[in-house]
Amino acid sequence: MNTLEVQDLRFRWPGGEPCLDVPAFALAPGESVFLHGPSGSGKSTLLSLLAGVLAPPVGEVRLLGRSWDTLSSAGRDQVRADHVGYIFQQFNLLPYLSVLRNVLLPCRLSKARAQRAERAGGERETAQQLLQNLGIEASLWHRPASTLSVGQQQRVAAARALVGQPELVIADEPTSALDAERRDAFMHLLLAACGRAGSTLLFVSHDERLASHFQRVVALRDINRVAQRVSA
Ligand SMILES: Nc1ncnc2c1ncn2[C@@H]1O[C@H](COP(=O)(O)OP(=O)(O)OP(=O)(O)O)[C@@H](O)[C@H]1O
Repeated sequence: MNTLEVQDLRFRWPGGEPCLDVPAFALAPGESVFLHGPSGSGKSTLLSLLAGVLAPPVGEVRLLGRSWDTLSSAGRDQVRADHVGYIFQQFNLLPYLSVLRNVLLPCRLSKARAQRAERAGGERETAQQLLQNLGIEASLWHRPASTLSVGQQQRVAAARALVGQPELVIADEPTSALDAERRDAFMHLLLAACGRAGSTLLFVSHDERLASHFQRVVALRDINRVAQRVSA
Protein backbone atom coordinates (compact mmCIF):
# COMPACT_ATOMS: atom_id res chain seq x y z
CA MET A 1 0.00 0.00 0.00
CA ASN A 2 1.26 3.47 -0.87
CA THR A 3 1.76 5.98 1.95
CA LEU A 4 -0.16 8.59 -0.04
CA GLU A 5 -2.26 8.52 -3.19
CA VAL A 6 -3.88 11.29 -5.18
CA GLN A 7 -6.54 10.65 -7.79
CA ASP A 8 -8.12 13.21 -10.14
CA LEU A 9 -7.57 16.06 -7.72
CA ARG A 10 -8.81 19.51 -8.74
CA PHE A 11 -8.72 22.70 -6.74
CA ARG A 12 -9.23 26.45 -7.14
CA TRP A 13 -9.29 29.14 -4.48
CA PRO A 14 -12.63 31.01 -4.22
CA GLY A 15 -12.83 33.63 -6.96
CA GLY A 16 -9.52 32.45 -8.47
CA GLU A 17 -8.40 30.61 -11.59
CA PRO A 18 -7.98 26.80 -11.42
CA CYS A 19 -4.84 26.15 -9.38
CA LEU A 20 -4.39 22.36 -9.44
CA ASP A 21 -5.53 19.52 -11.70
CA VAL A 22 -3.53 16.44 -10.69
CA PRO A 23 -4.72 13.17 -12.30
CA ALA A 24 -2.38 10.96 -10.25
CA PHE A 25 0.45 11.22 -7.73
CA ALA A 26 1.65 8.66 -5.18
CA LEU A 27 4.34 8.25 -2.53
CA ALA A 28 5.66 4.75 -1.77
CA PRO A 29 6.58 3.75 1.78
CA GLY A 30 9.99 5.04 2.86
CA GLU A 31 10.84 7.00 -0.30
CA SER A 32 12.18 10.54 -0.29
CA VAL A 33 10.65 12.82 -2.92
CA PHE A 34 11.59 16.36 -3.90
CA LEU A 35 8.71 18.39 -5.37
CA HIS A 36 9.66 21.68 -6.96
CA GLY A 37 7.95 24.52 -8.77
CA PRO A 38 8.19 28.30 -9.00
CA SER A 39 6.73 30.65 -6.39
CA GLY A 40 2.95 30.81 -6.63
CA SER A 41 2.64 27.58 -8.64
CA GLY A 42 0.52 25.83 -5.97
CA LYS A 43 3.03 23.82 -3.91
CA SER A 44 1.72 24.88 -0.48
CA THR A 45 -1.86 24.49 -1.69
CA LEU A 46 -1.10 20.93 -2.80
CA LEU A 47 0.52 20.14 0.57
CA SER A 48 -2.58 21.40 2.43
CA LEU A 49 -4.72 19.09 0.27
CA LEU A 50 -2.38 16.13 0.82
CA ALA A 51 -2.43 16.69 4.59
CA GLY A 52 -6.23 16.93 4.67
CA VAL A 53 -6.16 20.57 5.80
CA LEU A 54 -8.02 21.61 2.65
CA ALA A 55 -10.73 19.41 1.13
CA PRO A 56 -10.71 19.07 -2.67
CA PRO A 57 -14.09 19.75 -4.32
CA VAL A 58 -13.15 17.13 -6.94
CA GLY A 59 -10.97 14.05 -6.53
CA GLU A 60 -9.52 12.09 -3.69
CA VAL A 61 -6.44 11.99 -1.44
CA ARG A 62 -5.78 8.75 0.46
CA LEU A 63 -3.34 8.55 3.36
CA LEU A 64 -2.37 4.94 4.21
CA GLY A 65 -5.31 3.72 2.14
CA ARG A 66 -7.94 5.92 3.80
CA SER A 67 -9.56 8.85 2.01
CA TRP A 68 -9.59 12.14 3.95
CA ASP A 69 -13.21 12.71 2.89
CA THR A 70 -14.42 9.69 4.88
CA LEU A 71 -13.41 11.49 8.10
CA SER A 72 -14.97 14.24 10.20
CA SER A 73 -12.98 17.40 10.88
CA ALA A 74 -11.91 16.05 14.31
CA GLY A 75 -11.12 12.68 12.70
CA ARG A 76 -8.85 14.37 10.14
CA ASP A 77 -7.02 16.24 12.93
CA GLN A 78 -6.41 12.97 14.77
CA VAL A 79 -5.25 11.03 11.69
CA ARG A 80 -2.90 13.91 10.85
CA ALA A 81 -1.51 13.97 14.40
CA ASP A 82 -1.04 10.16 14.33
CA HIS A 83 0.54 9.77 10.90
CA VAL A 84 1.93 13.06 9.54
CA GLY A 85 4.92 15.12 10.68
CA TYR A 86 4.90 18.61 9.19
CA ILE A 87 7.84 21.01 8.95
CA PHE A 88 6.56 24.46 8.01
CA GLN A 89 8.32 27.29 6.23
CA GLN A 90 8.23 29.26 9.52
CA PHE A 91 8.85 26.25 11.75
CA ASN A 92 5.98 27.11 14.16
CA LEU A 93 7.69 26.17 17.40
CA LEU A 94 5.97 27.38 20.56
CA PRO A 95 8.43 30.13 21.53
CA TYR A 96 8.17 29.99 25.34
CA LEU A 97 8.13 26.19 25.56
CA SER A 98 11.51 24.46 25.98
CA VAL A 99 13.16 22.75 23.02
CA LEU A 100 12.44 19.32 24.52
CA ARG A 101 8.75 20.09 25.18
CA ASN A 102 8.36 21.37 21.64
CA VAL A 103 9.72 18.08 20.29
CA LEU A 104 7.40 16.09 22.58
CA LEU A 105 4.25 17.99 21.51
CA PRO A 106 3.15 15.40 18.89
CA CYS A 107 3.17 12.75 21.66
CA ARG A 108 0.74 14.91 23.65
CA LEU A 109 -1.57 15.20 20.60
CA SER A 110 -1.36 11.57 19.49
CA LYS A 111 -1.52 8.42 21.59
CA ALA A 112 -0.24 6.42 18.62
CA ARG A 113 2.93 8.51 18.39
CA ALA A 114 3.40 8.48 22.17
CA GLN A 115 3.17 4.68 22.14
CA ARG A 116 5.62 4.33 19.26
CA ALA A 117 8.09 6.63 21.03
CA GLU A 118 7.58 4.64 24.24
CA ARG A 119 8.25 1.35 22.42
CA ALA A 120 11.38 2.85 20.85
CA GLY A 121 12.87 3.39 24.31
CA GLY A 122 10.77 6.09 25.97
CA GLU A 123 9.29 9.42 24.83
CA ARG A 124 11.93 11.62 26.43
CA GLU A 125 14.79 9.39 25.34
CA THR A 126 13.47 9.30 21.75
CA ALA A 127 13.15 13.10 21.66
CA GLN A 128 16.65 13.53 23.06
CA GLN A 129 18.08 11.01 20.59
CA LEU A 130 16.46 12.85 17.66
CA LEU A 131 17.80 16.19 18.89
CA GLN A 132 21.25 14.68 19.26
CA ASN A 133 21.12 13.14 15.77
CA LEU A 134 20.09 16.51 14.37
CA GLY A 135 23.02 18.22 16.08
CA ILE A 136 21.16 20.00 18.92
CA GLU A 137 23.31 19.51 22.01
CA ALA A 138 21.97 18.83 25.52
CA SER A 139 22.79 22.33 26.81
CA LEU A 140 20.01 23.66 24.53
CA TRP A 141 17.25 21.19 25.42
CA HIS A 142 15.78 23.15 28.32
CA ARG A 143 16.01 26.60 26.78
CA PRO A 144 12.91 28.31 25.37
CA ALA A 145 12.76 27.56 21.65
CA SER A 146 12.77 31.27 20.80
CA THR A 147 16.32 31.67 22.18
CA LEU A 148 17.80 29.37 19.51
CA SER A 149 19.19 30.47 16.15
CA VAL A 150 17.06 30.06 13.02
CA GLY A 151 19.12 27.06 11.89
CA GLN A 152 18.81 25.42 15.31
CA GLN A 153 15.03 26.03 15.37
CA GLN A 154 14.77 24.41 11.95
CA ARG A 155 16.44 21.28 13.32
CA VAL A 156 14.17 21.28 16.39
CA ALA A 157 11.16 21.49 14.05
CA ALA A 158 12.53 18.48 12.15
CA ALA A 159 12.92 16.52 15.41
CA ARG A 160 9.32 17.39 16.33
CA ALA A 161 8.07 16.23 12.92
CA LEU A 162 9.88 12.90 13.33
CA VAL A 163 9.10 11.99 16.96
CA GLY A 164 6.92 8.87 17.24
CA GLN A 165 7.83 7.79 13.67
CA PRO A 166 4.98 9.22 11.56
CA GLU A 167 4.59 7.35 8.27
CA LEU A 168 4.71 10.62 6.30
CA VAL A 169 6.88 13.71 6.83
CA ILE A 170 5.97 16.79 4.81
CA ALA A 171 8.48 19.64 4.64
CA ASP A 172 7.50 22.98 3.09
CA GLU A 173 10.61 25.05 2.23
CA PRO A 174 12.27 24.37 5.61
CA THR A 175 15.71 25.52 4.44
CA SER A 176 14.73 28.92 3.05
CA ALA A 177 16.56 30.81 5.83
CA LEU A 178 19.82 28.81 5.70
CA ASP A 179 23.09 29.47 3.87
CA ALA A 180 24.37 26.82 1.45
CA GLU A 181 26.61 25.01 3.94
CA ARG A 182 23.98 24.82 6.69
CA ARG A 183 21.34 23.87 4.13
CA ASP A 184 23.32 20.83 2.96
CA ALA A 185 24.10 19.79 6.55
CA PHE A 186 20.38 20.09 7.43
CA MET A 187 19.42 17.99 4.39
CA HIS A 188 21.82 15.19 5.37
CA LEU A 189 20.53 15.17 8.96
CA LEU A 190 16.86 15.26 7.91
CA LEU A 191 17.22 12.45 5.35
CA ALA A 192 19.20 10.27 7.77
CA ALA A 193 16.59 10.84 10.51
CA CYS A 194 13.72 9.97 8.11
CA GLY A 195 15.63 6.85 7.03
CA ARG A 196 16.06 5.71 10.63
CA ALA A 197 12.35 6.33 11.38
CA GLY A 198 11.26 4.64 8.12
CA SER A 199 9.23 7.77 7.28
CA THR A 200 8.28 8.72 3.72
CA LEU A 201 9.53 12.25 3.04
CA LEU A 202 7.86 14.76 0.72
CA PHE A 203 10.06 17.85 0.57
CA VAL A 204 8.84 20.91 -1.29
CA SER A 205 10.99 23.79 -2.48
CA HIS A 206 11.51 26.18 -5.37
CA ASP A 207 15.28 25.63 -4.91
CA GLU A 208 16.25 22.96 -7.44
CA ARG A 209 19.81 22.77 -6.06
CA LEU A 210 18.40 20.54 -3.31
CA ALA A 211 17.17 17.89 -5.78
CA SER A 212 20.35 15.78 -5.71
CA HIS A 213 19.65 14.73 -2.10
CA PHE A 214 16.48 12.79 -3.04
CA GLN A 215 15.56 9.39 -4.46
CA ARG A 216 12.91 10.93 -6.75
CA VAL A 217 12.45 14.44 -8.15
CA VAL A 218 9.06 15.69 -9.37
CA ALA A 219 8.32 19.02 -11.06
CA LEU A 220 4.86 20.24 -10.05
CA ARG A 221 4.14 21.19 -13.68
CA ASP A 222 4.68 17.54 -14.73
CA ILE A 223 1.85 16.33 -12.48
CA ASN A 224 -0.38 19.44 -12.65
CA ARG A 225 -2.40 19.82 -15.86
CA VAL A 226 -3.21 23.47 -15.04
CA ALA A 227 0.50 24.36 -15.45
CA GLN A 228 0.65 22.33 -18.68
CA ARG A 229 -2.32 24.28 -20.12
CA VAL A 230 -0.70 27.61 -19.15
CA SER A 231 2.65 26.75 -20.77
CA ALA A 232 1.07 25.13 -23.90
N1 LIG B 1 -5.60 31.34 1.25
C1 LIG B 1 -5.62 31.65 -0.05
N2 LIG B 1 -6.69 32.28 -0.58
C2 LIG B 1 -6.73 32.58 -1.91
N3 LIG B 1 -5.75 32.29 -2.78
C3 LIG B 1 -4.66 31.65 -2.30
C4 LIG B 1 -4.54 31.30 -0.92
N4 LIG B 1 -3.35 30.68 -0.75
C5 LIG B 1 -2.75 30.66 -1.95
N5 LIG B 1 -3.53 31.23 -2.89
C6 LIG B 1 -3.22 31.37 -4.33
O1 LIG B 1 -2.96 30.07 -4.88
C7 LIG B 1 -1.86 30.11 -5.79
C8 LIG B 1 -0.81 29.11 -5.34
O2 LIG B 1 -0.25 29.54 -4.08
P1 LIG B 1 0.70 28.61 -3.21
O3 LIG B 1 0.98 29.32 -1.93
O4 LIG B 1 0.11 27.24 -3.14
O5 LIG B 1 2.01 28.57 -4.14
P2 LIG B 1 3.50 28.10 -3.79
O6 LIG B 1 3.99 27.38 -5.00
O7 LIG B 1 3.51 27.35 -2.50
O8 LIG B 1 4.24 29.50 -3.62
P3 LIG B 1 5.56 29.88 -2.74
O9 LIG B 1 6.71 29.07 -3.30
O10 LIG B 1 5.71 31.35 -3.02
O11 LIG B 1 5.26 29.57 -1.29
C9 LIG B 1 -1.37 31.57 -5.82
O12 LIG B 1 -1.94 32.18 -6.96
C10 LIG B 1 -1.92 32.16 -4.55
O13 LIG B 1 -2.20 33.53 -4.71
